[in-house]
Amino acid sequence: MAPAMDIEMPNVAENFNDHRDGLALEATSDAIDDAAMKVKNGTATQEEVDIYDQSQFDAEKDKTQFRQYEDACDRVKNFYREQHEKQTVAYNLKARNDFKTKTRAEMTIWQAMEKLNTLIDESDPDTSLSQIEHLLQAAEAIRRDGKPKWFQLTGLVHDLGKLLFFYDSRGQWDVVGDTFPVGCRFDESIIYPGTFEDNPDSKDPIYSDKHGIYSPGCGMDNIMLSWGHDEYLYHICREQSTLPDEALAMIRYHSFYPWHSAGGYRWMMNDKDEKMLAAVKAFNPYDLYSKSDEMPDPAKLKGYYMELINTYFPPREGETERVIRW
Ligand SMILES: O[C@H]1[C@H](O)[C@@H](O)[C@H](O)[C@@H](O)[C@H]1O
Ligand SMILES: [Fe+2]
Ligand SMILES: [Fe+2]
Repeated sequence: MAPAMDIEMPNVAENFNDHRDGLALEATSDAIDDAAMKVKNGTATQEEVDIYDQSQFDAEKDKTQFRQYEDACDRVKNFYREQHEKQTVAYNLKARNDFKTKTRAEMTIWQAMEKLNTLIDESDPDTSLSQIEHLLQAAEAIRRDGKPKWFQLTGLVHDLGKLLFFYDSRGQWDVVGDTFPVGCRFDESIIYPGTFEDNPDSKDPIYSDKHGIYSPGCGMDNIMLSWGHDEYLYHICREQSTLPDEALAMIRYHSFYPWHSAGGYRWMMNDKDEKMLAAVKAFNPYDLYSKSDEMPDPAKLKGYYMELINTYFPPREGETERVIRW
């Protein structure tokens, strides 16, 4: 069955030339955004892709201490019970509609990071640090490993979608936590798979079918992933940054553990998704295992990261820093 709804996720990769690191930025226009605002993405160079394999993040670290959901505290378990009950197709359509029909706030990337300072993520068994610290830890780990600048910046911004919590959310359940597709059967690869019983979609004859409203090989650009910080930030970066497709995939799929780590949902992938999976897998260790690194000092690091921010979120005329429409 073909995807039943248009969720507007065109594949921009084929259409655009590589633009990064001194290569020409090709101008484009967009009916919705003003011409100066619209920027576009391309795929990473082969050389950059090769770098994925060249270093292994923190081989010394005991990785078994992370994501221990069976031993997690009630805060985490209750979070997922609520999320798994409430993430329905109907809710996801509504959330996307709300997203498209308004701008929630206007602020720069750094201001957004500072605003997240007060948010403690209830779904996370591995850190109770504020989000600005987590973002800097991830970015610093990527930088230490000599990854490309866009990769470092992706580490810095990847969780900024959690800003949603302060605007349009109904709690944390539609902002944080792992993601999974809606519109097809909830897979065993999702953590706490037994907690979907109270989700009405699990009893729906179509949505409870293995492929549901999708068809095998339809490509993940056509899949509706549970609404939250990944989907939200992905749309913002696709429109307002020059980050390459790999970075956009890292952002959109970083919480899709059932897919990138547990091996579920492979039936929906197309060729592009195979490439993107490699990027997401390269990103994941920096997100997860940097949580036990030492606490970064935002004031000391700001100068370095401001340069990266200005490269991939270029200021418009009259701005010293890009003001993002959130
Ligand atoms: O608890 C965490 C946290 O919310 C992360 O930001 C998200 O990306 C992970 O998937 C999730 O497990
Ligand atoms: Fe995240
Ligand atoms: Fe993260």
